[in-house]
Amino acid sequence: MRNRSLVAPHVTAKRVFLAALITSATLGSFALLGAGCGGKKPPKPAEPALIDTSADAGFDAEPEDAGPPAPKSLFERLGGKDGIDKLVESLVQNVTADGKLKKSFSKVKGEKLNNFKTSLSEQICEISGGPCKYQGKDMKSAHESISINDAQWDAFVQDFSAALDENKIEENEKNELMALFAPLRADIVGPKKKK
Ligand code: HEM
Repeated sequence: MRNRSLVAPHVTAKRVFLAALITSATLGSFALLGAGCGGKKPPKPAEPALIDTSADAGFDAEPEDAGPPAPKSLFERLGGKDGIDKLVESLVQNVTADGKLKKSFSKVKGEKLNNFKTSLSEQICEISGGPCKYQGKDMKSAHESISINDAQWDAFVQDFSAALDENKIEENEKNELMALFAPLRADIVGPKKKK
C-alpha cells in the first residue's frame, strides 16, 4: 500500500501554497474589475503618507511574497569549502592507511600529496555545485599510470564513505555525493596504460 503519510503533507503544502497564489491574484483582478464597473464611485486613492527620499529608497523593504527559501546546494550542505577540505583530509588519511591502497599512494607525498588534496577538494566543490573550477587532470589521465582494479575501487569508495561519516555528513548528502562520483569509475578502473 502507498504510504500516504509520507506523500500527503508535501503535496498538500504545495497545493495550499499554489492555491494561496492563485486566490490572491484572482481576488486582486476582481477588485479592480469591481472598481471599474460597479454602481458606487471608486474611493479616492489615498495620498502617500510619507515620501522616502533617501538614497536607498525602496530597497529596505521586505519582498511581499518571497516564497519558501531556496533549497541549499549540496556544496552548502557539505559545509562549503572548509567542510570539503576537512573531508579530503579524512579521505587522504583513510586511503594512505588502507592495506589495499597504501602501495598505490606510497609515492604520493610532499608536493604531489598537496596537489592531490587541492585537486580532489576542487573536484568535490565543483561537482557539488560550489563556486570552484576543477583544474586538475581528467580522471583517465590522472589514473592511467596506475593499474586500479575493482577491489581497489571498492576500498576507495569505502574510505570515502568513512570520511563522510567521520565528518558527520548525513545519509542524504552522502548518497548524493557518491552518486555524482559513481560515473567516474569507467575512467578510473582499468589496466595500466602501456607506454
Ligand atoms: C571516486 C573516485 C576517485 C576520484 C574522484 C579520484 C580523484 C583523483 C584526483 C582529483 C586526482 C588528482 C589529479 C591531478 O593530478 O590533478 C587523483 C590522483 C590519484 N588517484 Fe584518484 N580518484 C579516485 C579513485 C582512485 C582510486 C580507486 C585509486 C586507487 C589506487 C586512486 C589513486 C590515485 C593516485 C595514486 C593518484 C595520484 C596520481 C599521481 O599524482 O601520480 N584514485 N585522483
